[in-house]
Amino acid sequence: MTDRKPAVAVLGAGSWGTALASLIARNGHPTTLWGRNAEQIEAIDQRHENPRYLPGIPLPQNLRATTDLAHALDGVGLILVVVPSHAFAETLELLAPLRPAGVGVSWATKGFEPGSGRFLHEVAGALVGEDVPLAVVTGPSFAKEVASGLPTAITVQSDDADFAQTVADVLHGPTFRAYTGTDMRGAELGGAMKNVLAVATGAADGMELGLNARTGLITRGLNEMLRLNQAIGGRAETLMGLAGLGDLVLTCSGDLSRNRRLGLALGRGEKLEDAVRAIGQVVESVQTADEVMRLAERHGIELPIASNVRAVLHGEMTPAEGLARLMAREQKPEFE
Ligand SMILES: NC(=O)C1=CN([C@@H]2O[C@H](COP(=O)(O)OP(=O)(O)OC[C@H]3O[C@@H](n4cnc5c(N)ncnc54)[C@H](OP(=O)(O)O)[C@@H]3O)[C@@H](O)[C@H]2O)C=CC1
Ligand SMILES: O=C(CO)COP(=O)(O)O
Repeated sequence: MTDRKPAVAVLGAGSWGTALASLIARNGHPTTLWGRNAEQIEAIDQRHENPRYLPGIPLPQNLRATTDLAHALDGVGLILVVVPSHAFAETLELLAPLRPAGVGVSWATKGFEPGSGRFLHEVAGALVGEDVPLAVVTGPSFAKEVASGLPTAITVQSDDADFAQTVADVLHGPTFRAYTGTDMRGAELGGAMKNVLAVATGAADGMELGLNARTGLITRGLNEMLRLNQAIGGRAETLMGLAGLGDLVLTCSGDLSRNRRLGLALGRGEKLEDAVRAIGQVVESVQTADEVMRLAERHGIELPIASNVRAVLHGEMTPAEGLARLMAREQKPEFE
């Protein structure tokens, strides 16, 4: 019997992958961060800093970093994927033949597979095998705050309750609470939709429409999340928790959010391409808005806020026109 903590490979060396790898290393797990940029990886491994994505935040000395995926996965007890949604399938394809037998796969990516609209647990199941334990890590968590050791609460959801607990145990620590549950669909829907809704509140704030407008959009946005969640078979309580309401409030109101900042820029009249370039990091809503609307249309669910965000992102209307359309909708009961 040994009480040695399992080694963990974190795949994706952007802001969130680096922050989670740092947390896990601080929790005492042998941790290796895999990324594709040799210069950044060397800085993380040798200088204990990610100058591109988390400048000025010291990383633990025991965190290793590599560009060699086979090396990162050698002997690990857990894999955590933290690449953007557009790179999720390609990363799963790379890891599938290198995954040590019996090792489960978790991810902290938010969004759907662009183009197909598949949920990420569907992509993962198809690429690594339906019998492999899978889990999603999600909730209100800005990378910069986690990397700085500020208090945070998230949730780990898996069909396999034991695996959810294993992943939560690796993450949980003095400043990081990891809850567990068994609703991957609801959790993934919440994490994806809040990014789209944050563009709406950002745009309203960029137009200086006030706090009533922001809060109205958050609350009616939650209603859109709940209605689509019911249609796809997620649990309502998941969306009323960290994976839904919690992340929605954080992303819609916190200026660290890249999706909110995109909305702010659009609301001030800036162009989409310029805003995304200035943010300089992944802005998941740009692709997720299309996939959310495709999903909603497939289920016959009307999502007025999300559909207006999608139209604004495609240049089909201005944020002012989008807001005017929302205000002009027919009067109706709050809950139907
Ligand atoms: N940042 C946050 O606070 C949080 C983020 N998330 C989610 O985590 C996911 C990752 O986001 P985040 O880390 O913030 O994004 P960042 O923009 O900070 O970093 C993206 C990282 O992904 C890498 N990458 C892009 N494409 C590939 C690829 N094909 N193969 C390997 N690596 C690739 C980039 O490498 P390169 O530099 O070489 O381009 C970069 O290291 C997103 O789904 C996001 O929604 C979830 C919760 C919190
Ligand atoms: O998912 C996040 C916080 O929970 C990060 O949000 P952004 O991607 O909008 O920065």
